[in-house]
Amino acid sequence: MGTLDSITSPRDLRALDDAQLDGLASEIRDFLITTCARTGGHIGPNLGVVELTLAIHRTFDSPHDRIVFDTGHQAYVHKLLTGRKAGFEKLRQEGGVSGYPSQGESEHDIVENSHASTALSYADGLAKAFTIRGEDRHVVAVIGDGALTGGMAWEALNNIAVAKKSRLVIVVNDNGRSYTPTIGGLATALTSLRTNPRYENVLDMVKRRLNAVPGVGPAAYDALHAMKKGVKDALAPQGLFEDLGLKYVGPVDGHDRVAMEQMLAQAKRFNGPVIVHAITRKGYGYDPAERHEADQFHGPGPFDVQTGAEKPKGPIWTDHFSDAIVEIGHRRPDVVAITAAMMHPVGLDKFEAAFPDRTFDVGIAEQHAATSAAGLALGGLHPVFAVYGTFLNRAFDQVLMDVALHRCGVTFCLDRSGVTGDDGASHNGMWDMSILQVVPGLRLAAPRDAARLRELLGEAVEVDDAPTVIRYPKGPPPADIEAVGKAGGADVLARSGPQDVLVVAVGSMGTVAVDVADRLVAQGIGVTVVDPRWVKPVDPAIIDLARQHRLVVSIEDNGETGGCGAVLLQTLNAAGVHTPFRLHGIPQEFLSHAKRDAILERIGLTPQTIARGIVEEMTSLADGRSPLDVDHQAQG
Ligand SMILES: Cc1ncc(C[n+]2csc(CCOP(=O)(O)OP(=O)(O)O)c2C)c(N)n1
Ligand SMILES: CC(=O)[C@@H](O)[C@H](O)COP(=O)(O)O
Ligand SMILES: [Mg+2]
Repeated sequence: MGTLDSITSPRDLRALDDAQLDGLASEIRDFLITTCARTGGHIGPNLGVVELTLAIHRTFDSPHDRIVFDTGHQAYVHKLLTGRKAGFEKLRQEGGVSGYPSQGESEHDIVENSHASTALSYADGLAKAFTIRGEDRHVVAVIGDGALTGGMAWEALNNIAVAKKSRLVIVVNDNGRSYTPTIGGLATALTSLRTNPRYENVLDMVKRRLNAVPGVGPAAYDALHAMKKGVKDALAPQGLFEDLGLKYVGPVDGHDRVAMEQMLAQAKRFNGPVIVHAITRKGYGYDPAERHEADQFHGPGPFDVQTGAEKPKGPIWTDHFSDAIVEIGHRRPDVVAITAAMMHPVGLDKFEAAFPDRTFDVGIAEQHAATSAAGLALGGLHPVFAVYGTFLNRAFDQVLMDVALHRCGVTFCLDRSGVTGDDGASHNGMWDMSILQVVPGLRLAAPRDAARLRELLGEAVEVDDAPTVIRYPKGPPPADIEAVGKAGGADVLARSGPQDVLVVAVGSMGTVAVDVADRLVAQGIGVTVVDPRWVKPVDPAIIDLARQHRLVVSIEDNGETGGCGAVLLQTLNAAGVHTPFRLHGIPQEFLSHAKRDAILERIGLTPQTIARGIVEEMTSLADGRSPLDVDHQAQG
């Protein structure tokens, strides 16, 4: 049994000596590597914070002192030091620990949201609350250099800089990368801090020299040190944070636990907001990760421990987008691409390689990305902003008022839409087809397969007077599903028997709907399956089809409230079409982490469950019983 197994609370760390702590750090590293090799996960970020997290937990007293992790993907070490080693058996799977902090897992966890750049705002609020309540508690916020490129972080710093009573220690975990090297002026400023012979170093040198002068030396040093501000300005230029009025200590080697503890203790004594600038390396201590140029093992799937080679996987939706956008880039010199610090994850790396001057990585700054896209469109170009669906949420106002109000031809490509699973509630892309429904003029498409992704993307970039959105899920697409007919702009995917049931299959649910149709036909029920392709605005042909059938069923990989089904029902009612209607979507709740398929099974977005429900409805229709509970009518 190693030391790690003996750690049930961070307080146990205080009894360990340096040798035991160094051994524990190695043990944690080995455990993380072997675990993530099996399960996949954020191995790179977590290998980079082993010593830093040990130092934090030895200096502060969690949960009395609160520790907030920005984005939270780098909290595995924190979880191991707070008694959750066993849960890593099923990391990011049902029954195992979440890949992010989780209040339900531990009293040591507080922020669960995986959206970056929020930690400093939480910490500002927490610290103010403790001050007002007269509680002698510190707040420690760990924020990466990538997350610092998000606007919210600077909104928070602007406030923290004047919150002089806040006992807030901000640990900037500066490994120089998001996935790829962090971009922009902030990164440059951090680099200059990182590489500057800082005030402390120079002061140490002066101290050594003066103290070597018998008699006058020490007194001179004390006088010099007393002129701290002047000395600081003279010896080292003001840094980014100090210009804001924030106390700054560092930079410190984040892998030197002893040095980290010294800096954190100094920061703790300050009893006001203070920044500790830690320099770390993503993947530290695991050569395949440190050498992994693409993203230093930010979040790989399962991999071989010896070589670091990831288990091969087939093409995913992202790969098809990646090829399609490059084809468009060749024929449309006005098309430019934007990512928010996720060039490879969203599939823009090939476009960047082909068109480096037409590709923009704006950092973790989705709001800026959306409005900058509006600027690009107003400047005569057609921007394509590729982003995970859940992360577009924070740019809703920019989509609404900066893009749509000005009728800008911007195309948003929402990857990881629908249930993503592994990364928990704040990563499921289940919101976009609800929130974007209210944007006047915006057109929204959901491809059912790779062929339709290419088609719809091609159609979207032809629209230059309104925002267009293409949304597709995580993982591999199904085999292409060819249409058997057309209904307006919609594709008819199946048509059999009398017009009993109309199944409206949105995007990736096309493959589910075709399976449902087979099951219904086997039970003698007539069915038509239609894929709208463009779900916003509602295609009039679908209203006509609804008129002709006895039951309408919509299926979508989006929240039920305000989604495509709800809007279709509302549109049908407004058109005087009152065909019985059954809506299938994601329950409007925060879904805990599990694999995508396991969640789809649990929430009933499977052919078996949907078909069974339709048969029951058709039976009640045949019996003349009230065809449907009207709950979904109310959701219109
Ligand atoms: C709003 C938002 N956009 C994008 C992401 C995806 N994302 C997860 S981690 C990460 C990089 C974070 O970089 P940094 O803060 O430096 O942390 P590190 O991984 O280097 O520890 C990104 C872009 C996110 N979590 N939230
Ligand atoms: C922490 C974060 O937001 C991302 O790294 C997220 O884990 C992306 O996961 P996938 O790219 O595997 O969908
Ligand atoms: Mg970083």
